[in-house]
Amino acid sequence: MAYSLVWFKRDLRLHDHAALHAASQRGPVLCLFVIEPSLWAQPDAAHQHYAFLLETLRELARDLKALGGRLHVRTGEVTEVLAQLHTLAPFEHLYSHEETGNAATFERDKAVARWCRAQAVTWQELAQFGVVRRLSDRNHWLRHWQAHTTAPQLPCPEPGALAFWPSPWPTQAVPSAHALGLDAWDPPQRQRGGRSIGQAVLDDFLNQRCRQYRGGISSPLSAPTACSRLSPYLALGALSLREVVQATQHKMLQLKEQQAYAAKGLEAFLSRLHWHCHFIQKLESEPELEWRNLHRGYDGLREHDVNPAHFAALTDGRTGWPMVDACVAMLRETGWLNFRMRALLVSVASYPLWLHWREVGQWLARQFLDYEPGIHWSQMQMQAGTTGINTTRVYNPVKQAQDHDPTAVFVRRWCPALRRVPDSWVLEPWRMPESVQLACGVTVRADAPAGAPDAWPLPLVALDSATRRAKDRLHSLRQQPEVRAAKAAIVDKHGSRKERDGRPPSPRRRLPPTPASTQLSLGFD
Ligand SMILES: Cc1cc2nc3c(=O)[nH]c(=O)nc-3n(C[C@H](O)[C@H](O)[C@H](O)COP(=O)(O)OP(=O)(O)OC[C@H]3O[C@@H](n4cnc5c(N)ncnc54)[C@H](O)[C@@H]3O)c2cc1C
Repeated sequence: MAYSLVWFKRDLRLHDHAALHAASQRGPVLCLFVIEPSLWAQPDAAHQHYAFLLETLRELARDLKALGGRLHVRTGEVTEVLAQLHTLAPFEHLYSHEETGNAATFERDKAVARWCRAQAVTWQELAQFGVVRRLSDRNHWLRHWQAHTTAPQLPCPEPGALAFWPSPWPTQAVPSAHALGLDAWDPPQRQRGGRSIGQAVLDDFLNQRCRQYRGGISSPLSAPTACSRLSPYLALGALSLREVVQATQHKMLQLKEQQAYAAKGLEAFLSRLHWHCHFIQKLESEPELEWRNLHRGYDGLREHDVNPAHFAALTDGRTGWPMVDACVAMLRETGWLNFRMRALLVSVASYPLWLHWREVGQWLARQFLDYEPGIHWSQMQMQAGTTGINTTRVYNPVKQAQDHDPTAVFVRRWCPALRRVPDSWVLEPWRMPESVQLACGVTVRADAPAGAPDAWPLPLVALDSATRRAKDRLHSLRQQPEVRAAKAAIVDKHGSRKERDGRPPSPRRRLPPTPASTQLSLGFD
């Protein structure tokens, strides 16, 4: 008798695990996770991702042990690990989920497919999101998403239900983050990994915090508790998307009558779970969007204007705009920011600072604990204005501070110097008269170091004129006939679709809930 190999990737759970379920139908299974040094050497990989992964793997290993099995964690390139295993204990069937990853995992998967063909091993990849491989027509995508998310969940196997193949290997120690060449920084206040923590976060959100979702997700002050905070658990598959969607729909039906406000919040949350897959589908259908403009008419727009000083100031959190620098400081400490503040960072980077989305995106990928390539790169391009199909949103960092942190609680929490600056000047410290600077003990000067308690940096550029120049450059390109002409094909391939003859669904017809599938408006965000 042979066994089937289950290769865990970014699907680190036993519940609702299609690959494990399919493999177990054939007979015994061997469960494998591979720590791949070449992936951890990529510019989008960070220490925090590795630490969160190990925390999640530890729980997965414990859950498998409770079923009488074992998680084999090996370090090496996947094709080499597969070849070693195949020599020690031949297998004919490999199962995994369909991964929509970065260029490195895409190439790795192609190498695995070649290896499987050469060894006559069949490799079955199963969908774990509402993302469709080889999607032929975007018009039908929503139906796929609905079919995926409404299908019954596959329960976690009961003890004794799975047959495990005896281990061909002794246990291998996992490498340290340092040995993989990762930066030493691990945000001290980041979320911790593991399915049980993910489940607790979901539970807490659906039963308590969802009441704050509506109206609470835009301000960086309220967002940390108002948002679900499920993103890293979805990104590593500690929770299945389907279980989150179905738990939300269940809760919405409970709340519908008595607590309409909270139900509305969950409706908006559900629409984000739809966007989750909508954006990943873009990378699945066009992997090149990780490294080149979705709309090729924007090629050359920013590529030749590299400004290392602007980039360094942004990443150090010393642009001089309090809201931007506070967001960078929070991100460094927690590994998380809400959507609006992520969009603000990219907008400031892309317009007044005129930086290319690629470098900024690699830096942010390392900062975000929840880095999900499909969402990340699609959003980077959308916010930088290079998709050609989305309205250009340019966020003003001063206005965002006035709207979302009017009493400066957030900026003072993350920027020590601002604690000493009086209210009248705190959101625009560069306007502070010298006498006030002297009185409060904070000088505003170009060379102020990041995080200094007694100095604040001058803004890198004059915001209004730099933003105007950037918008003009983008818009003049957008007006060119060939750039306009190329837009239709992108809308056809990637644009979101309206439901039912182009009309948004009416609220009454929306129950039982389906996510808003109209164009990507931010609702009340
Ligand atoms: C430049 C930029 C980069 C981003 N990179 C990532 C990323 O790498 N990984 C990631 O998960 N999200 C990313 N987002 C989307 C969004 O900011 C995060 O999903 C959200 O802040 C995570 O917090 P949450 O789980 O509490 O969100 P909630 O508001 O509670 O949303 C629930 C879930 O819906 C999905 N979601 C929410 N907003 C979006 C959106 N705008 N687009 C697609 N899916 C969404 C996420 O899976 C999220 O976990 C990015 C946004 C921007 C502007």
